[in-house]
Amino acid sequence: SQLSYARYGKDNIRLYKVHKDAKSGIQSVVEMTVRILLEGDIETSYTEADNSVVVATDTQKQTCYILAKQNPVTPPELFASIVGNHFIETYKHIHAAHVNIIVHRWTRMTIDGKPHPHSFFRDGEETRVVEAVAREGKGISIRSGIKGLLVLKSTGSAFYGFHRDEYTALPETWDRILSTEVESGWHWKTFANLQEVKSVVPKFDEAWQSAREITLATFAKDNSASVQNTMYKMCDQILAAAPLVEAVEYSLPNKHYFEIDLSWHKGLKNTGKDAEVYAPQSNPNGLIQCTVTRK
Ligand SMILES: O=c1[nH]c(=O)c2nn[nH]c2[nH]1
Repeated sequence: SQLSYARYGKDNIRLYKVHKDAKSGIQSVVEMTVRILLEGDIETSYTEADNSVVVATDTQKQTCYILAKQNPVTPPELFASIVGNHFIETYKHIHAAHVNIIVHRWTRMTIDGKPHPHSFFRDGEETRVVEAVAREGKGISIRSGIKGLLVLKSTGSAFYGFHRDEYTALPETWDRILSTEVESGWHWKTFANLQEVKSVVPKFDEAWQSAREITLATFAKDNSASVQNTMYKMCDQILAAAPLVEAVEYSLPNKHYFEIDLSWHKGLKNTGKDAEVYAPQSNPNGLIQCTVTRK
């Protein structure tokens, strides 16, 4: 046998950091879950029980907390790059570090019409995600994204004109519910080093803000002919809004809501234009995926 793939580290490192503004008394919080996976000259730890090459996963966890104390943890693209860069610079036998970050939502409460200085709530399980790979001599590649943004529109979606044959049962519709859980990602140009990442830091929050706003606005405003066409429009706009982004990808489940025919009960009309009561479907679901790049 031979080792054909090896990557190890600490997953599910939960990390919270608070910033306290002494002057205003306003506090801000960030909560994230971090995964670190290292690659390098580590084969002998697998093949020969040679632990001398192992930077223990606990060490990786401790390092993550120390770096969080010593550095900004936002934007997550910056922190992921700092963590990844640390490992390839500190250990000469480690040649690549993969750092994934999930940022959880703590939205500041508005109390008595004013932003509360130190109280927050979890407005949805939507997360902001980052995957960074720091590779020795090859720079830092970063994929940013949105995950778990659950949306629904009660009309403004159609699906007709699709291929029909003896296997097709789906009726055409000019007015349907559309619901999906957005998983979107955008790939940045490869950064030469940590310094270059630091030189564009504001672009990361700007891109996430734009991607989120474009996703919601397009979902709401587009008179959708299909999930495919609507998601393409989202990608196209995000590429236009973020010049440093080279590719945008979406993976959207089509979370179906089925009409319920109640006509057997005294002729009760509840289909087509009379449909009001629907059966939300957990599965199966459509799944539509795309990647859009610049011409
Ligand atoms: O938007 C849609 N795209 C599809 O490919 C599809 N297939 N069934 N319903 C669908 N809706």
